[in-house]
Amino acid sequence: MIKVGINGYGTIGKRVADAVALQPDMEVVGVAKTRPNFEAETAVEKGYPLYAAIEERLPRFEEAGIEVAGGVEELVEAADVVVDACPSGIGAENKAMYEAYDTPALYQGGESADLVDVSFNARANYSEAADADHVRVVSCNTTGLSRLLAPLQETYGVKKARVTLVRRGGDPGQTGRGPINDILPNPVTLPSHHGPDVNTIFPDLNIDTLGMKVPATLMHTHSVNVQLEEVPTAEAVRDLLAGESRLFLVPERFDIDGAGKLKEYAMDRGRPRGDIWENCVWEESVSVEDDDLYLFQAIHQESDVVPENVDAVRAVLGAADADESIERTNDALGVGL
Ligand SMILES: NC(=O)C1=CN([C@@H]2O[C@H](COP(=O)(O)OP(=O)(O)OC[C@H]3O[C@@H](n4cnc5c(N)ncnc54)[C@H](OP(=O)(O)O)[C@@H]3O)[C@@H](O)[C@H]2O)C=CC1
Ligand SMILES: O=C(OP(=O)(O)O)[C@H](O)COP(=O)(O)O
Repeated sequence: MIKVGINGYGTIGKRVADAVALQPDMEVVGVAKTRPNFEAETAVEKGYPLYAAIEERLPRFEEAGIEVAGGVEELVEAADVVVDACPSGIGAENKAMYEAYDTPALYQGGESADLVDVSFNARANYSEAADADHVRVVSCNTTGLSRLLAPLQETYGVKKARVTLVRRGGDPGQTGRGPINDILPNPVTLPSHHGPDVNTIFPDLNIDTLGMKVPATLMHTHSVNVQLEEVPTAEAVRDLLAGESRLFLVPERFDIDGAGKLKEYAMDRGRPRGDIWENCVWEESVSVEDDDLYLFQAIHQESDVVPENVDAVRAVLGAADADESIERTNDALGVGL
């Protein structure tokens, strides 16, 4: 069994912990947090050993009556690999600790690409993470773009991709974020970080990205235009995308018009926390005009990187090849809507 430690048990970390616990070849050796809040209590109830991410705060957990297994360094020592799901920038501060214990670390998209040996997406570049000590699972939006662009690039060739990302203002639990009554170009200058981030996975791909932020919490939405080298029919593109295990082509007959109904569908399907691990591509939006492909896709920011983190665990340890790992992860989680 691969021993996985999770440092940072918030939006991403708690989902990764639950996904790891479902894998037949992995176990959660512990999770780390800084505060004894509701998530700390839930972690203990789920049976995950809880470690104090800031060791001096250990007494706070004891005062709150929450059992703590130790300080985070003990977790790092006990783990075969650590998933760092701390807030942006904290992963960089933690790097020296992972190196001191010779424990490979997986970081999240809020960290800089320069921090790591490899930026990772299971569909696009799984094998590049083999034996790496520091790997970054790219951000939710970059993950969504990589999953979409990989089959298009392989099958037709991409001349140029242009994407406008309409980003949610914050996650549902992030009550202090916004905007609450505005639409913001964000960033106002080109490119948003997503284009350069896609290039950490596909170095030669020609891509421009623009970002906006809107008063929504449920999902991000991408307006995508990809100019292709070879021109397929829209039907052929739909078939290609339908064959990808982490792309969900939203059928017209479902009458799903946005993120609200997508989340409702996920909850109806019994998804934990209403999570949607797949890109949601509106089937009837897939259109080809001359050599331009157009489509809309929605990305569930809280969960699309979760299967990618699970695959990255196997990738760094050489525990499976890409196809085996993706299939194992998908089966254990129930990926596929
Ligand atoms: N949320 C999203 O939509 C997505 C986020 N990401 C990326 O994932 C990473 C984590 O984001 P997210 O899960 O949203 O963040 P959260 O704020 O939800 O969770 C962060 C967790 O890290 C803990 N933490 C805080 N400070 C420290 C510290 N100094 N040492 C160790 N742990 C600490 C927090 O514990 P406590 O609460 O106890 O302080 C909390 O458990 C970021 O890089 C982000 O960019 C990637 C894709 C999507
Ligand atoms: O990885 C994410 O988005 P991103 O791909 O736009 O960086 C997450 O939704 C976090 O975004 P945030 O930096 O707005 O919290």
